[in-house]
Amino acid sequence: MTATQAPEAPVDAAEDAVFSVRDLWKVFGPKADRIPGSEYAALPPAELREATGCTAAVRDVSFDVRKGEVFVVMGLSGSGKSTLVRCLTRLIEPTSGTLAIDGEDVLAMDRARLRELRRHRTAMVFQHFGLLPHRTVLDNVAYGLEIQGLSKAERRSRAAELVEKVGLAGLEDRRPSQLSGGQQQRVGLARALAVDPSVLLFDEPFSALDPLIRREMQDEVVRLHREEGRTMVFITHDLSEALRLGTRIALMRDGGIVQLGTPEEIVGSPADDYVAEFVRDVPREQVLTVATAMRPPLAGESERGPAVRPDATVSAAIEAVSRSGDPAARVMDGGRLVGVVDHACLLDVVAGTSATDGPAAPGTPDAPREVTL
Ligand SMILES: Nc1ncnc2c1ncn2[C@@H]1O[C@H](COP(=O)(O)OP(=O)(O)OP(=O)(O)O)[C@@H](O)[C@H]1O
Repeated sequence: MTATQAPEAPVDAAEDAVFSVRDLWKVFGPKADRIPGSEYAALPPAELREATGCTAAVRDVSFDVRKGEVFVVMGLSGSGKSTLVRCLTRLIEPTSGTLAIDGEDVLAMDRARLRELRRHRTAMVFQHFGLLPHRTVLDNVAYGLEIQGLSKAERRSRAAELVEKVGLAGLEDRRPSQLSGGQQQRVGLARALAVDPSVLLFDEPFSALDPLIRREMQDEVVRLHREEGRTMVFITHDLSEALRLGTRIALMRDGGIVQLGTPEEIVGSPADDYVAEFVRDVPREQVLTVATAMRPPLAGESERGPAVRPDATVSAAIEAVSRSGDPAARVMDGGRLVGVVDHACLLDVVAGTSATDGPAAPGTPDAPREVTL
């Protein structure tokens, strides 16, 4: 496809969008390109397969990945997560729709431009580390820089910096087989960071690790994200991982996105019964913020009670109230009293009886509700 034939990149993309995806489909099977927009498009998966022999792995999906966020793609096995993320760099060719990175139409890219997209602008971290077994840790990390054409001295010095950054200093000369699973994943992470990509793509990177190491690696991602603010797209089927890491979460089912929102929106205002069931066992007080639970202050309430920020979790407010012995906490935003959370507000959240889908309160992170697709 040439640049002149390609569909335009989305014009309604968010200003800070790194990826903009609109009406994206990936259909596997015979005459796949006839499915989007046809009478078959709305059929449930089994009926679509029965009628056409096709599988819609990604079904009419639209979203932006914003600069600096951790965008989590979550869903059960077979929901379309990997296919969707592989479409972003055309490792899998989309069937239809539009797709842009930093405003540039990805579907119009020629081979050379695509190579540059995959090697320099994005980097992928996989579950099966994909390390080169005969190379040392340092050389594995330097590998991405080799294909970028940096000199040997530059490669080694940059690689050494990254090995240190992911906590592997001292292990530079080991081979992958001499490392634990968590350490191998750190090498994979350092190798991806080495090319300084605008977006890091993670495909279930930690699902083969045991729970403690997995938690450690999640902390590592949180730390790296905090330090560097790099944009990340993270696939997982694990809800607690999604809630820990995600700035926003796209919850997929049968190729479509059933809800896209912050962890608080997903847990506090599930879009439908499917999402509600998915998040049923999540301790709400650890995800929902005080901004969602608070009520307006009454006369005289401005003086008493511990101060909490609107973005504190309800769980933190419960702790503050119970320590102070006061009947309520004051919600302070930049020195201003914006609300109060008393025992009833806090218990409502724990019991799941709070109305969390009212208008976003001042100070709520990411205040406007995200599109529910
Ligand atoms: N090459 C292919 N040919 C036909 N169908 C495919 C192909 N790749 C994926 N699919 C189907 O597309 C759907 C989505 O698959 P995908 O691997 O994207 O899901 P996933 O959510 O990443 O699953 P998992 O968590 O198990 O990796 C599944 O029904 C799968 O069987």
